[in-house]
Amino acid sequence: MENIIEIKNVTKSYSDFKLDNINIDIKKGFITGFIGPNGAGKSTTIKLIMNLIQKESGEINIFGMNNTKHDKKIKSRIGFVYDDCCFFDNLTIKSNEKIISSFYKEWNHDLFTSYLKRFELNPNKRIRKLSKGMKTKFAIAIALSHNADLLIMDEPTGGLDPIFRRELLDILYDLIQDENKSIFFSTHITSDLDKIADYITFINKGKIVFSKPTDIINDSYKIVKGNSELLSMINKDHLIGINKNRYGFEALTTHSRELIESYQDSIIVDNANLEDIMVFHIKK
Ligand SMILES: Nc1ncnc2c1ncn2[C@@H]1O[C@H](COP(=O)(O)OP(=O)(O)OP(=O)(O)O)[C@@H](O)[C@H]1O
Repeated sequence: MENIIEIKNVTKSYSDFKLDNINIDIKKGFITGFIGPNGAGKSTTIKLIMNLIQKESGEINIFGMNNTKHDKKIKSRIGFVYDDCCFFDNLTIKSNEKIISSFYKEWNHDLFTSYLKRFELNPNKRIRKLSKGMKTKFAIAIALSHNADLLIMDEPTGGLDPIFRRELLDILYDLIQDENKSIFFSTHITSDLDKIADYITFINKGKIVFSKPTDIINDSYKIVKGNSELLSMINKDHLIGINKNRYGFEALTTHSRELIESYQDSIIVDNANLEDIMVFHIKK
């Protein structure tokens, strides 16, 4: 399977944080969700991909090209949504379009206008007068209007109401039906990813915990529960982030089959969603 983004042995340090020799392959034709707690390194990774900050070591290839050497060529094919996006605050949406469209060969004015209507954005409104959610909608409309091959979004759903969030997920799902398009986005709303992501990359404290297909993650991670007696017998290496309570314990595991075999009736096994996986890993 072809990779649309390849991050190889990339390191970036700040005074109290290190993105530590990370490796990620993002697959072409799929939606990859990027999850991790606050300060894990998601935005830093995305900024490195977008060549907005400098790495200390390693290499990043996008569309098979080095991202620093082919910066312009690569960016013309990416729809990028992030919080501190650099729009012209004092100008209207319409005037912003005029300027921004000139950067993209494949700008589609009609499509942009249709997104403005769909997102209920008034083209005559100045950017600085938009609410946070409206600004995000505007950024999404821009990102979707130049036939980008790759959408990269840093927490696009953060300031959005649940109705529009669902609409955005539908738009992303429709977009990805074209196998030449790819989407990589970070979010704290893991239930959105349960709905649409094909792959999940999980980062914690500057290290990649895993980058895997969603169905494999769902298959391998389970929640196990039992009483304190069971906990005293179980091999703790098989448990991730043990949570003790007055009834016993619960923990995440990737060894549910062995545990069921060994402890049959005294262990309860439930499915784990992405939030469980994240929370138990962070506890660890
Ligand atoms: N310019 C900077 N100077 C110093 N430290 C920075 C800088 N940018 C980020 N950091 C630090 O790097 C770490 C990772 O930050 P980053 O923004 O990548 O996390 P994140 O996973 O996107 O978090 P969140 O979910 O809260 O947005 C944090 O400890 C942050 O303080």
